[in-house]
Amino acid sequence: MSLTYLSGFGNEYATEAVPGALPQGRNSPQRAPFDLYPELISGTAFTAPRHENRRTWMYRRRPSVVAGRYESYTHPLWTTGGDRETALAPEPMRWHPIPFEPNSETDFVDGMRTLAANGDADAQCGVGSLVYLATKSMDKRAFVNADGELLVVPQQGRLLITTELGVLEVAPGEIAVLPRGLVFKVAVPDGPSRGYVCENYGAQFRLPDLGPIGSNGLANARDFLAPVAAYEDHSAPYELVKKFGGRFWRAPTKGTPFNVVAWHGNLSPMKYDTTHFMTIGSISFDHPDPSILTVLTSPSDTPGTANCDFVIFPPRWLVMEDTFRPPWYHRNLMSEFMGLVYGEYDAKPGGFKPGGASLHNAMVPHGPDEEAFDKASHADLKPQKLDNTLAFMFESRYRFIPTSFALNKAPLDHDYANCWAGLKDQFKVS
Ligand SMILES: O=C(O)Cc1cc(O)ccc1O
Ligand SMILES: [Fe+2]
Repeated sequence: MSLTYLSGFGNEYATEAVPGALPQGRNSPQRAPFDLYPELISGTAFTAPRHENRRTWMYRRRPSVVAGRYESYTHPLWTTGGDRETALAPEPMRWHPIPFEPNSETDFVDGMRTLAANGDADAQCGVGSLVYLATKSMDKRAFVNADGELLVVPQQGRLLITTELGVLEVAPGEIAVLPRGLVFKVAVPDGPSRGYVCENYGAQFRLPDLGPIGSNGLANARDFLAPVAAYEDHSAPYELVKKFGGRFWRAPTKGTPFNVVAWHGNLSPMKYDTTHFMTIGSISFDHPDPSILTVLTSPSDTPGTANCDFVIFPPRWLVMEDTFRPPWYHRNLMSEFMGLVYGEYDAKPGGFKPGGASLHNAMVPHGPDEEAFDKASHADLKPQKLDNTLAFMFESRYRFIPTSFALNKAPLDHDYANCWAGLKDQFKVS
């Protein structure tokens, strides 16, 4: 399907599915064009500083307040925030690819499983790291998340995401950001589809500052794409599922929630193709900190100490001289949840597979496995292309607490620590 997009991260977009549907010169005229209802959605407080302020005006056939009563809905595997009762061992953890459940038909919402989370949605801090396993499309069913925005990283299968503001198609290698509070549904045109989601309860993801890098590079603003306005031309009712304070609810709607004929504003869903990431690396020596690979950041109240950084490890050249080129052995203040979209990750050539995950919490030592260490210690240091690979990291200042699904049901790799067991004391003074 060939869709049209508007470009630029957080731009002041304006888009009409029917020409003339946007009021001119004001947001809420006494009667809007075509008798549409104006409705505002704000992603920040009204008084947030101008450069952070995000809101959008929608012109729709019915306001979203027209809905039936909510009743509770169960979703035990999509949990919210860190479970402080879990006695979490200070160990590195890894999961084999999370398998599809045999003979189960689940859509993007029901197929969501929290693997690890931190913080508290009501305190607007922290993130959840989830996987989705979707085998069926959402039809007359829509979803809205009041707890956070969703950063979606497909690993297998394209997603066709219909939102109130228009339609996005997102393939593995691309990502989508769906704002808190925006209604959407997801179709899976390729059949069984899997991927990762960061549910961000904190400040909205934004592009990182570039400091001495300058005014270009990393993820460029123009490569973020927002949908054009589109609406469904029928009045069939939907079931609306809502996540609100960590609990789930459902209500019937009177017609389709996808009834926005025009919108303008700077709060919108977006997609981004990671092949457009302008990767920066060392062209002299040493392995740089992975912060140079940050695509988006959700800041916390402490400068430089993110609620969450979204970091990618895309195809790139390694040219450093006299350098151990993979990541060094390390332990950090920040906690690292990683996933693999395709290929091999240079620090873990075996054991870390596409669709799997790893977790290295604050101050948990980790680094290249034995095989990676051996190879990189003896490699001929000619320029080397790391190709056909895309790993990523949700990095947070808060410790990720694995869920009981992750600890008891998901394929936890009980052998993970063995990947370092053979690293010998090779110290010799001759
Ligand atoms: O641990 C990891 O594999 C992620 C990572 C990569 C890197 O290049 C430097 C530090 C780091 O935490
Ligand atoms: Fe790390």
